[in-house]
Amino acid sequence: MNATTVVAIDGPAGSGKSSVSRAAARALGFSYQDTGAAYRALAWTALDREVDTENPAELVALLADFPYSIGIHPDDYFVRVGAVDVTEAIREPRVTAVVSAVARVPEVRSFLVELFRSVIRSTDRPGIIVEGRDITTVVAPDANARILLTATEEARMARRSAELSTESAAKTAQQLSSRDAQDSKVVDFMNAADGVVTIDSTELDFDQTVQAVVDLVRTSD
Ligand SMILES: Nc1ncnc2c1ncn2[C@@H]1O[C@H](COP(=O)(O)OP(=O)(O)O)[C@@H](O)[C@H]1O
Ligand SMILES: Nc1ccn([C@@H]2O[C@H](COP(=O)(O)OP(=O)(O)O)[C@@H](O)[C@H]2O)c(=O)n1
Repeated sequence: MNATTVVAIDGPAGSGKSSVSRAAARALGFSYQDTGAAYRALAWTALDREVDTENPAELVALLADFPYSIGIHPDDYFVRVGAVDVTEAIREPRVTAVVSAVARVPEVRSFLVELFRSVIRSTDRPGIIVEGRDITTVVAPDANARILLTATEEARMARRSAELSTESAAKTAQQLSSRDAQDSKVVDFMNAADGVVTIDSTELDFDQTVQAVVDLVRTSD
């Protein structure tokens, strides 16, 4: 059986990781894993069970009963905790506000890294694109293609606020900037590690960005 082609894509908030990865996976006939959804689903679970998201021990205790599942077909994306579909809920500002606190707990990270790797192994398609913050460096450092997808903070803020109607642009910008600052204390996703190709989409439109990823995968396989 052919080995699965693994594509790792990291980058800051609003750089286009999820939407570009999903479209590129569709174009390549690959699966697609949004690893941020797992951190968000755990944060959602903590809020749902009224767990203190600033208490690492309480967060780690949630992992014993965290029935997380995610759709990895680009056209069948869903995020569930048990039977509850949380695909939309995990994007709510109340979840985004606490996800970085959840993501900085080492035991949470090591648990989810193993979960991400099991999802990679589970794909029945010839390849899988995995996107997040630490994919090129921790989850899949031996991936066939490793990409840092970035854009200027201004471009990322504009894109994120264009899709979040419930928050003011100023509030979205402040939240995005502070989350990047918190996240980069845990994982460096602003500088490409050795062997990682940087794609800066600031001057590219969506389709050009997708094409850049597809071209890179096709030349690296
Ligand atoms: N190159 C691009 N040009 C314009 N808009 C883009 C581009 N890449 C992504 N977007 C849009 O920016 C928004 C944020 O993209 P998303 O995939 O959610 O980013 P991330 O997952 O990195 O936070 C989405 O509405 C997406 O369609
Ligand atoms: N591989 C990953 C993916 C996400 N995360 C955390 O999860 C949060 C949400 O990730 P996301 O990819 O859904 O966020 P966006 O970049 O889509 O805004 C990030 O802000 C990080 O705190 C992480 O630590 N490691």
